Amino acid sequence: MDERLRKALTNVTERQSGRNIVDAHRVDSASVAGDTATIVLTPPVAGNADFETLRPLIETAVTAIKGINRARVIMTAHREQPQKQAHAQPPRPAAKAVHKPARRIIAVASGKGGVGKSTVAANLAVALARDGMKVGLLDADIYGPSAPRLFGITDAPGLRKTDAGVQPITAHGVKLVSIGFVIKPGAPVVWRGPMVQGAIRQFMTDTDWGDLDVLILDMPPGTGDAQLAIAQDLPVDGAVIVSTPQDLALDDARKAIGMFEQTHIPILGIVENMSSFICPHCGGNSDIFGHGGAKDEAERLGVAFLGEIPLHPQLRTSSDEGTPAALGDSPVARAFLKAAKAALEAAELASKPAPEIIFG
Ligand SMILES: Nc1ncnc2c1ncn2[C@@H]1O[C@H](COP(=O)(O)OP(=O)(O)OP(=O)(O)O)[C@@H](O)[C@H]1O
Repeated sequence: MDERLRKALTNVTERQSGRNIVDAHRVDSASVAGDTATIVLTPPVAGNADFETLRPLIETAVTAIKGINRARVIMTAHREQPQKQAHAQPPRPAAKAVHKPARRIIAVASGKGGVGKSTVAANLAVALARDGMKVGLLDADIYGPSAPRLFGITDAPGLRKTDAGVQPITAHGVKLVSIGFVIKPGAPVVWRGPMVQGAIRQFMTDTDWGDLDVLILDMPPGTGDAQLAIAQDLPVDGAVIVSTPQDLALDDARKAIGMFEQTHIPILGIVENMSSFICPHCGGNSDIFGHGGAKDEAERLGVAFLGEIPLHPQLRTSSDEGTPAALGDSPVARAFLKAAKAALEAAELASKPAPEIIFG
């Protein structure tokens, strides 16, 4: 834990125990990125959290530190047993408590909406399924679920629960769970952060996924508290960041990378979407949003570049029709397969334990 934060947080007292939140083992992690501090709290062992009372106290204490202008205070849904030493905690304690339904879990994220994150997530899933993997997709974009549309199941009767758990809906070889199967299309989902986190956790643990090789997690766009809490809460092996080539989108992609690094989740690589425009009439290429920005950025940041997906009107129409482009045999389908395989390989590598060095 950052020492300055630790010191500031010892001035915040929780009502329930009368102790400061550090000594009461309420601080799960506290870190600083730029001028923003992120403090993750665990709920108390018993009784209701006085979270809403603590939040402003923590914000005041932390932003009093020179150089820190913003504080994000998040509470995990899960309570670990109190640690002996607050500063000797593992980086992602809550995530370990969640049952992992797949050998590998890959989060697909973006720094902002509209860059094609869900399109890429769906197509990576379909590409891997076509390649013989057992694949699931959890649509965690709870505020704007797109899996029903992308997989062409907008009139699904809703999710059924049996003794084995929530039954996912299978389309194009992918087992799907989405809030979009539960609520009416277009209905607003007005949930607060911890509720979203709880719902996604429930989807992950209560679904009868069977024996999956890969679970793709379509994250909500952005890098706010909800995204951070989800990343922190689930046993994710690594993250794929989707970006368009413009500078502004790349700024946001950098933020998304920072968020995952903060939660110690490996970045598997960047996918550049809407890379160049392929004219459906003449087949010619034009770089409307620029080209190669994500590749350069990946190099600068030292993360892998997983591939580029062109901007193609057919990609939008096939998405709207519920037949993902990865199903075909086009250059776009091949690009998705290449990116999917590279991401999975990176996830395998990231999950390998570091070799043990034995000193003789
Ligand atoms: N490479 C592409 N070529 C053409 N259209 C695309 C491409 N990628 C995505 N689109 C279209 O752009 C729109 C936004 O895509 P998508 O919903 O996947 O974005 P998103 O980043 O998940 O957005 P949000 O998270 O805000 O829902 C959709 O209409 C989709 O069909």
